[in-house]
Amino acid sequence: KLGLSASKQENFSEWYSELVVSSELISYYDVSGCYILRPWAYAMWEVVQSFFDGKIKAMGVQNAYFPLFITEDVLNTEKDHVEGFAPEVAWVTRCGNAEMDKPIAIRPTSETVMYPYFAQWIRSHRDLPLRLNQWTNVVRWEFKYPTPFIRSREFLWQEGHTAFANQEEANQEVLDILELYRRVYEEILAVPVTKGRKSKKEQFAGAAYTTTVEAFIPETGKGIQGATSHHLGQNFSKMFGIEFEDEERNKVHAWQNSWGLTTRSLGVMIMTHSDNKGLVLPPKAAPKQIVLIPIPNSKTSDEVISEICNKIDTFKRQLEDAGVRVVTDMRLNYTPGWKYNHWELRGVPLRLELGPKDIENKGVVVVRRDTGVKETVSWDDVAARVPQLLDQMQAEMLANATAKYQACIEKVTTWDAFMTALDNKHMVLAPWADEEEVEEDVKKRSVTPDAMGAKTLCIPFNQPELPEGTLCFASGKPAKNWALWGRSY
Ligand SMILES: O=C1CCCN[C@@H]1CCCn1cnc2cc(F)c(F)cc2c1=O
Ligand SMILES: [Mg+2]
Repeated sequence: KLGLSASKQENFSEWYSELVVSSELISYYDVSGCYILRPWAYAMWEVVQSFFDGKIKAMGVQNAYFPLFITEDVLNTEKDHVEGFAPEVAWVTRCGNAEMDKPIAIRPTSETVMYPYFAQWIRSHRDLPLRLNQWTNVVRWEFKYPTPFIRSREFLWQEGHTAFANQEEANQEVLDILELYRRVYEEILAVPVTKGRKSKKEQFAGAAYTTTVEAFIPETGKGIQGATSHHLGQNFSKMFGIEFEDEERNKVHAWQNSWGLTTRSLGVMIMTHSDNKGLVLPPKAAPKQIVLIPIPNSKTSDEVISEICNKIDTFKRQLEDAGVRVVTDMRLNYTPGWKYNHWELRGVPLRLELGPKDIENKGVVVVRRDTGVKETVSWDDVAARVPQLLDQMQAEMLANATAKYQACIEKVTTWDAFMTALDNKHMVLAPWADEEEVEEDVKKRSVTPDAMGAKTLCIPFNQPELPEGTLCFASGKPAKNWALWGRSY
């Protein structure tokens, strides 16, 4: 069948589920909430990994690998946080036919795995900063409705864990990493995000503060956390005894950060750009950026067909030399229309068509996947024009998504306007008292028969003016700052 049967506008969740399977990104798996990442999806994760990995290495972060398993005692070092998460911890209780005398947890995150060893390795200020990252999987036995990439019981991520001799360096790294997350979203995935701080209620309980990049899915009207960068203060170094001797030989607890980005980022990109014909991939994230398709017709002679195929090979070489990721589709037993549909479904950004009349005119036809716009390019210009077109597409896809994102933000100061904005499936920028009980109250009061309550997505770093005497939209108390609110994943 051509294209998808469900429509993004009419039935978003059906459209998304059909899309990720028919574009060969995902296969559903025997264990509920787990998915197979097929090569087309994994290649996108590798694009994100190679960008982020290169940047953190340039900052002096080193990759390492820590064990998957955590003993109960060690997991409970972080008791007061973990108990909130306890229902989602997966345990190994048996091997073979023998029950284990002590169950072993599968890592849901690695603080408790790593930090006892940080304590061993860090003795002197000369051992700092210690900056480690690992690219791994984690398991969280979520009970909320699973969604490919967005919410699964096992997912891939990177988790960075760093320790510094002073808070200033740690605070700076939090923001450096958050900027890298923004770049992953905006420069590679062409997805706009808002940088901000999480509220007391929404932050990681173990952190001193949590910063975040927040994305948004207009079709569902729900915000979604894109990635997170926490400053942990000395909370964990006191819990795990991570102390160092400073220059004056005083014993000081280290200042720590932790930060994470997951395969959810791919889901946000897919939801943002794809359409009813299938995936639409920003060139920077696309496993293949152009597909070269010969289009001989029934009257084309054998020697013209071989001319066409040789020319395709030439363009493949030229474009690869220009750093473009190329795929060719030489299956002459399939019609051009069938092949166009096949590659449109997979979201390849550009298609190059080469037929008999193109041989005569020494030209090719290049078609954009995002807009469908066609243009004729002469043979000598292909190697220069294609990279240009890809850059143009990348910029336009981000610009379009950003315009849509901004149009989904309503700035309000009253409760009624707040509720109207939520009913419009928008995010809401509103002045508030910045108190946990106000957030609890808003969550309860904004529940409707067919929609969950709203929470704060973040307190944007970029704050609008807050005139003296401005009141909290929900409590009437003096407003402290503007928060971005929304329903969320
Ligand atoms: O968010 C990050 C970035 C990467 C490193 N970790 C931090 C904090 C993770 C917060 N968190 C998040 N989820 C959890 C789920 C659990 F089952 C559990 F036992 C613990 C946690 C948990 O601590
Ligand atoms: Mg969670």
